[in-house]
Amino acid sequence: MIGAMERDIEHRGINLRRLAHEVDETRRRMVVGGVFYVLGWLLVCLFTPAISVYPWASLTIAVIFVSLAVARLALRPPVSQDPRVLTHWLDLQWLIIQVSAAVWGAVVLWTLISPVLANARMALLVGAAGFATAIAHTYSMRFWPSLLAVVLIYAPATALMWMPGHDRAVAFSLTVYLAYVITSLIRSHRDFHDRLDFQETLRQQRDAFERMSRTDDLTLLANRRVFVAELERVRAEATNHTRPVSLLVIDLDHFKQINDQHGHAIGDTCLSGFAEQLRLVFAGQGELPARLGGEEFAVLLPGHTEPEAATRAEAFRIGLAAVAVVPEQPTLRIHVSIGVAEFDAKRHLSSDTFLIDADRALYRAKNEGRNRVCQASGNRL
Ligand SMILES: Nc1nc2c(ncn2[C@@H]2O[C@H](COP(=O)(O)OP(=O)(O)OP(=O)(O)O)[C@@H](O)[C@H]2O)c(=O)[nH]1
Repeated sequence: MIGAMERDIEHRGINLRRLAHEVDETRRRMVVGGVFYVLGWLLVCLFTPAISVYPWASLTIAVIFVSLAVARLALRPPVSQDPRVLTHWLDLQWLIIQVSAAVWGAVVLWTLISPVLANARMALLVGAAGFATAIAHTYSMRFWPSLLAVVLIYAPATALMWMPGHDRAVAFSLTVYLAYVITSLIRSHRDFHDRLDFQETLRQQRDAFERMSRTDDLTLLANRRVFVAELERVRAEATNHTRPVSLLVIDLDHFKQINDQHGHAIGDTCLSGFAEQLRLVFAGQGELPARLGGEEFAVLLPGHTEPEAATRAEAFRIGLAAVAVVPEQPTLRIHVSIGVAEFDAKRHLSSDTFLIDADRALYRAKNEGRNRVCQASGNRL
């Protein structure tokens, strides 16, 4: 159940990262595109009598292209990481791309039909091919919306050229070029998503290495490096405050016998079962159970005085004796010796000296007969 939930969270995390990446790419690719439509229409106005013959239509087209170019710049990507907000922003961008494409497709068609705009025909046909190519290469993040934009730009002129009375050779070359543009779109769409997959794989590997460098392989508890770093951080914090911090160092008793009698594999299961008990019992805010190495473990207990930590340790020791940590060996019990120390800013000038105090208490517990808790102060429970 938890596994499925974690997978679901991970899956949503991957989808959100991909979406955020797509927003970022779309933003960068959208910035200048609108200017070329404005320039294209300017060409028509300069080299044909469009403005004098069709003043209102010319002005309307100019206003549409300028507004679309401004909208590209004005619609900034959302700060929110809500997938619905990001998707809505992307949909708006695609609407701008498709409206620009549709208007350009209509303008090209108009120049092909109207004798007044005849001087601009070649330029606009070349422009249509250029814009379609640019869309296929630049906006390859989404295949179908991109294909629709290509078709809106290109199809009206191509369809017209296939009509009787038009130049079939031009129609043929436009069609062949359209096939090339679609092939390029397929390739660059695949490349874009392959690149995202590759980046995601690299990110997951980096996270796995990072996790491995922080956790102990067998027990999945924090390893010694992480524990000592956290101990140092909490110790430095406690030096400046009056909040107590205590430390348990725990060693399994006669663990070698378990290995010798039941085998190393059962020994391993024993260690991970024991770690599970540590995780369950020491799960409070800021509490950190860790494996220091071999069959030695430690727990950091912020906010605990030595007697309070010793009481927690004693409860753990007694509770552990009742737990079958190896399911295949229900009668097998493990016992532990525990050393407890409370941080003392005057004596513990480093985390090492703090650990050494807890270690000394642990060795006293071993010497006094094992299966017990000893405090560094020498006090008894
Ligand atoms: N199965 C297994 N055994 C381990 C692992 N790490 C250390 N050990 C074993 O832990 C045992 C530790 O033995 P000792 O240091 O003699 O300690 P002990 O038998 O627990 O005796 P006391 O600590 O004195 O009570 C050795 O047999 C190690 O091989 C591990 O990851 N897996």
